[in-house]
Amino acid sequence: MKIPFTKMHGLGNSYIYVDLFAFHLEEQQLAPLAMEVSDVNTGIGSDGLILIQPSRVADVGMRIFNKDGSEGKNCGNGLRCVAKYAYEKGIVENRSFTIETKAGNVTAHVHGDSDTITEVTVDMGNPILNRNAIPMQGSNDEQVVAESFEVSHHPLELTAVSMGNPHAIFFVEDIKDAPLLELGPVITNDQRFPEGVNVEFVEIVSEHEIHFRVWERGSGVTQACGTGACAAVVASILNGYAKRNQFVCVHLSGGDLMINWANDGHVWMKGKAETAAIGEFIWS
Ligand SMILES: N[C@H](CCC[C@H](N)C(=O)O)C(=O)O
Repeated sequence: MKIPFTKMHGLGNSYIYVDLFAFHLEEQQLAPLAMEVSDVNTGIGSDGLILIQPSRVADVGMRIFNKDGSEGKNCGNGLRCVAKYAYEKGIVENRSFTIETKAGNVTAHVHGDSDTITEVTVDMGNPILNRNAIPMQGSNDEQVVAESFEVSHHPLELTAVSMGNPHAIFFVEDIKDAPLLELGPVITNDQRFPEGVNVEFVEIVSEHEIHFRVWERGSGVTQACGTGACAAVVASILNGYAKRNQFVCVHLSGGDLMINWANDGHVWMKGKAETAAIGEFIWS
């Protein structure tokens, strides 16, 4: 089976994109395909698979599958690449349009000349802050801000934020010392998060600037996580390290994202979207 694909990335967080406006895949093929294409040795190499597809409720639809075949409900870097693709291929004609995700609809705005979109701004909507909606175990429905959270004998302080997908944020003095490889794989599967969780460590530089590293649910360490960057800025503001209604520069391994938790409650994300390769995946 030959599957046409486009490999795109947001700050090095790459996915293999399949355009279902032009190609058909069966539901039961999606998870195994995500694992196969992601394999750097026997596949193409990526953090997962993203489908660009028709939508009844938005101008275009997106589904995202992590490297392990699990389906995520949202993907910030993926949204920017889907927006780039949809505009460049003429799936949409306006520079602003809606994208359906499993977490709801978002609005994207593409920047750049008509045949090469370089940057995209996405209105990611409201963050979800109540414990039960993250989801996280616990009796009350309060926010989870600087809550003590012990794991592997490390006394940590957790702030939990969902952007339609769950994020556990921990602030550290120096991002270089963040215990990402030791604690990322442990926390992502911690039973206190019934659906698992994306794990982020953040160093505050100023109210306008943070450093960020991530262990993603279903993909492990990635170069960048768009929803994670949004969650990290929301968490920084909830902890008093940054302010609403102004852009915060998030330094991720693969580059910078500009994030603003506006006074209307919506989180705005602006950053690059790039095409790396176009081809056919031979799936036997
Ligand atoms: N691993 C995430 C999905 C991808 C999110 C990330 N790549 C982004 O850019 O937001 C999850 O299972 O919730």
